[in-house]
Amino acid sequence: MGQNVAALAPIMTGQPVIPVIVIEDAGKAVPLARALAAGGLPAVEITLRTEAALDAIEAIASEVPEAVVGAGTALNAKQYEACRAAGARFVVSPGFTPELAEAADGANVPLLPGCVTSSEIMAALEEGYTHLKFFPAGQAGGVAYLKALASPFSAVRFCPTGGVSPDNAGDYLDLPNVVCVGGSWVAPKEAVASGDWDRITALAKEAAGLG
Ligand SMILES: O=C(O)C(=O)C[C@H](O)[C@H](O)COP(=O)(O)O
Repeated sequence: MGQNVAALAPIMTGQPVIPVIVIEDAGKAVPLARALAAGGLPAVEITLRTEAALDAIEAIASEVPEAVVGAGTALNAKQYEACRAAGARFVVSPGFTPELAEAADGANVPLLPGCVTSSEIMAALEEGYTHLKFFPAGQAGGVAYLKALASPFSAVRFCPTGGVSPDNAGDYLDLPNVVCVGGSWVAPKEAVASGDWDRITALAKEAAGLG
């Protein structure tokens, strides 16, 4: 019970960067996921910040077998269930609540919840969660803060997200308690809007070579 680490860990360790995507047009989802997978980033996080998100998740799940589609910005149990129903293979939340823990408990679609403070991490550990998002990474204290967490929480593995860029991703990935980072830079809004898939594949290739 608790977190489905067996399902989540391979996704997190499979690539150094998980693209965080804000998609306005679900019609762009399939070529976007293909472009990222072609560059070596099969796992993607589609944030529930737009109306198009659930349709985008559904389209990628059914049409892009080489991708591993995840959902992001899931704030409650209802949204977790909607992501699962749409075909998400993992679900990411910026924080963690008892309601989300209950919804995801023992489920085959793993939850990656966000934590920052020691007390939040301890509460997550009590629920059986060892793989956590660290959000908002840059604003919360960045590399130095995460490094300090490694001593008391040596078994916890993080995916820092928020303010991560090609310039600092390597510093995060060098930490022993970081397995991957999340970032929006691999799928710039204007490139998605104009359908510049070659640029996105090139950015994905660079990101896949980090760490
Ligand atoms: O919506 C969520 O649940 C998020 O995860 C927010 C993300 O962390 C940022 O959108 C990514 O941050 P940047 O890479 O700095 O653009």
